[in-house]
Amino acid sequence: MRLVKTALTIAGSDSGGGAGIEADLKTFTAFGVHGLVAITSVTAQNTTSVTAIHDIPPEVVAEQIRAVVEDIGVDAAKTGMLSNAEIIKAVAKTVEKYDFPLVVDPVMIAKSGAPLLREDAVDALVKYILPLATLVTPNRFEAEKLSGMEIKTVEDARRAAKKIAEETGAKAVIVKGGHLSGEYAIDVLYHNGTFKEYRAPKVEGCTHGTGCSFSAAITANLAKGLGLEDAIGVAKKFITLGIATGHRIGHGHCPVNQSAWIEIPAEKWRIYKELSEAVRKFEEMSPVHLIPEVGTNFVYSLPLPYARTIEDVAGVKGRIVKYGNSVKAVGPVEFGVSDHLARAVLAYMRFYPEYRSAINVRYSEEIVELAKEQGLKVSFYDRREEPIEVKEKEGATIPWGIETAVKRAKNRPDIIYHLGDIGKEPMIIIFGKNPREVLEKVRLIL
Ligand SMILES: Cc1ncc(COP(=O)(O)OP(=O)(O)O)c(N)n1
Ligand SMILES: Cc1nc(C(=O)O)sc1CCOP(=O)(O)O
Repeated sequence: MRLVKTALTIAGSDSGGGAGIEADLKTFTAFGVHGLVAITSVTAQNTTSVTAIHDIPPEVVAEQIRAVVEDIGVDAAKTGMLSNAEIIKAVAKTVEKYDFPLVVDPVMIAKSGAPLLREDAVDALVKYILPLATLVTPNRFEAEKLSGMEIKTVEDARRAAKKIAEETGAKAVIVKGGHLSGEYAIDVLYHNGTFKEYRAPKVEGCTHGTGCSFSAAITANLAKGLGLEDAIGVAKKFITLGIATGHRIGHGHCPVNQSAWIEIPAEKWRIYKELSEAVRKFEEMSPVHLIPEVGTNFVYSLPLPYARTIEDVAGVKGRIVKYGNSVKAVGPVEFGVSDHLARAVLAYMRFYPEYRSAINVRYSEEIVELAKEQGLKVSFYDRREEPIEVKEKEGATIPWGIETAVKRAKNRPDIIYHLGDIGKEPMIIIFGKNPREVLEKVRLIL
């Protein structure tokens, strides 16, 4: 029995690795599905343009499909760039022999504007491929082409989805709403005679390969046995995260980040383990005299580009407090439980991305002097110098303070302190690449 599920992509290659089979394979991997490929066309492509297209002979495309289906087996498949009518016919003729679910991303034009489907091949796509589709995933412009309607609103998208399904015989159609105006990306699914909407806030980020990755995510989840509506729900979350966390590479449309889906949970687990261990060691050190009145927190952030808000920073719930002659963490390590220190580390990471951990300790002149004697670099900020517009903005003081202290220092400061204000205790923050490095600096002071 085969334990791993398999998904096949019948699509073109994007040498920039942002769209096409490259995006599909990364997406399959993110869902733990073994990816198979039938390459239709090789494109020379980057984030700005497509500079060459070399189509694979139709019989070779068909043979790639046959080879993997008959040996390995396919649990679900998708099509992407099919390029020309001959490839379309060869794919249809081959795929119709098998009974796996087929997701059709009717790729027509690259984000950079280059045509990826010959004008005279649109009819072949409608005639031969769409009737075989479990789901068709057009964006606004593809849906306009397939339905012959102008789509400006969600209501138009609903009518277009129904029209495409009824006219082509596709079992379901989802018209994606990323190109419609409004603050939400609303995708409209027409399936079994009913409509369902999938919405997510439109996020700033990287969009090259969104269509490929979204349809690949649906395919992977169909391969894993999810129902169509649930598979789309997971894919919507996946693509929203991938856009928001895309790596800023190239000079044009940067690509979606498919690995965020698995990298973030894996990083979170590593952070939880490392920080929990460091907190335990800090308790063992019993540094009672280092604990300020408000308590100590000890934080560790996700790396960039995943560190976006305080929810992405782990800390100690309830902080670390004095307990007789010892110190004790009140609660466990969790994400989103630190406010002050999380803001501090996020601000620091804007200058020094590798420095993702910090602890706050009681301020005293002696501690600052000791730190300097031990060779640690020290800087500070003065809350009385805080501009009024920063003061009025919720949560802006600490980022402003860290930025001020970093810019004041000649070299990267290990420690930043402030002398407090009315109702605000003075504080020292010690930064390090990871909790272990922070603890080493605490030991130097001890
Ligand atoms: C080889 C290849 N296939 C598909 C595309 C389309 O990708 P993109 O331009 O990012 O558009 P969406 O997939 O996001 O709708 C491509 N560029 N290259
Ligand atoms: C209350 C407080 N103020 C700090 C400062 O640097 O001014 S550090 C600190 C304690 C840690 O807070 P949290 O648990 O919100 O990270």
